[in-house]
Amino acid sequence: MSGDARKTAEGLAYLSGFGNEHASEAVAGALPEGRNSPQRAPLGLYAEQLSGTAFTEPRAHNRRSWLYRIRPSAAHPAFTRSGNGTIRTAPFNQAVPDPNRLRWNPLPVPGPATDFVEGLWTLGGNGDATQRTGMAVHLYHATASMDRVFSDADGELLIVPERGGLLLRTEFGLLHAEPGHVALIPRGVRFRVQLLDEDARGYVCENYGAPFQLPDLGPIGANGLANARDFRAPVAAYEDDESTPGPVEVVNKFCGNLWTAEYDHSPLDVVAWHGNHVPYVYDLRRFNVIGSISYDHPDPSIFTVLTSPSDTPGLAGVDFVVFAPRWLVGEDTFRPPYFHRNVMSEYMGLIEGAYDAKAEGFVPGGGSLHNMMSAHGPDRETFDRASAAELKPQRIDDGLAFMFETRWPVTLTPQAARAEHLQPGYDDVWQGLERHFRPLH
Ligand SMILES: O=C(O)Cc1cc(O)ccc1O
Ligand SMILES: [Fe+2]
Repeated sequence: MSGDARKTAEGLAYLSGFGNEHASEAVAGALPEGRNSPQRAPLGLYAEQLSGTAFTEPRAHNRRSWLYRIRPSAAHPAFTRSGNGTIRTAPFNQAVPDPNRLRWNPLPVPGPATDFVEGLWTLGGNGDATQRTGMAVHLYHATASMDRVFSDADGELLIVPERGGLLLRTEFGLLHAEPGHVALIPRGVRFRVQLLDEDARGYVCENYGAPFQLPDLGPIGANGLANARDFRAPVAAYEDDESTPGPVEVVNKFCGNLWTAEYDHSPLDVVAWHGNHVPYVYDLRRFNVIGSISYDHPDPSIFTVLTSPSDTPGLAGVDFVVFAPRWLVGEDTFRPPYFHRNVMSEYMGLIEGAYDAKAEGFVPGGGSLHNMMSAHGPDRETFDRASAAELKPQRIDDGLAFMFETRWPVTLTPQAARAEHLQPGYDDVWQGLERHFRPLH
């Protein structure tokens, strides 16, 4: 944490757009012209491709970047196993999948020198990281900046800060994420997390499946929801061992285990790059919320920010959905989320304020899990209030909630199933929903 880091974070330049073929050089002339891999790359740099999708995937889904770096990534010593801390990876098969509605308070406060990696705590997930399917839900609470560098071969990391700003130093350059923003680190991209405040807390969706993309808009048209131009990628920035000498510990998450190696230089040494396998940040308050202007509560798929498609059209491995400030104007409509049972599984978190389906107990930094087909919806207090509310236009602007909605049930880790911060008695929020049925005759 330092004032300088915050100044750096607030002054960052970005490249705008989603999925673009971006290009950036920190030193003029570092990017080769007209080819990716010239006989000798400019300025004595090494050319290296980083592939996020198979070489042969359709052009519309293909993700790769070319990096021009001081040393090739291949120049590293052997990795050796280190402890996994509180990070767990799919397949999640240590606990029995639980059909109950579950809710957690925020993570307990960690010790004083806990960095982002050590502060990661896995709640659960599904699929299999080695098969590149499914996802994991993690929470983090960090109290120190990372000296080491981390990369995740198992999936991309969608970071959802809830408390504390982050300066993400990545191979591609620097990103700034505050609560209310999300940051995405693509599979395999190395980065370190610097804290901009006392501590930092939030959520991470580790997506083992296809990279997140923007949802199709269908009849919505050419604009709306998360607009592509609001996604921001970094400009190239590099660490050079002549100014910041090694050694640097590099932690590599691979098929569920952490492996570590001591490099004699920083692997954040990319001087120029081009491509579309890039990290980015997005301000959730830029989300263009679309909803009903006649009647009924639309399904929350209308709030999809990013989707990781599966092989079945319309069926996401995981959707990232945001409940952003908006107006509710539905006539003769029960306006909060309805009662429902869903084949998809819903993990929800709260970044700020309150959520319109829950009067209390769902708190910032906490989370809830409504697994496949579990019955849920407004709690009793919300139901009673919304059933009697006068239906004038109402602005919902006191909260920012999100959902990771996934095609497979979320199986908990033992640490989540037995956590002290698991709330007892969550079922009670639906107690006392009285019988109102009065047959006419
Ligand atoms: O359960 C939830 O709170 C998430 C949700 C919100 C909504 O508006 C409709 C359906 C749904 O699952
Ligand atoms: Fe739901």
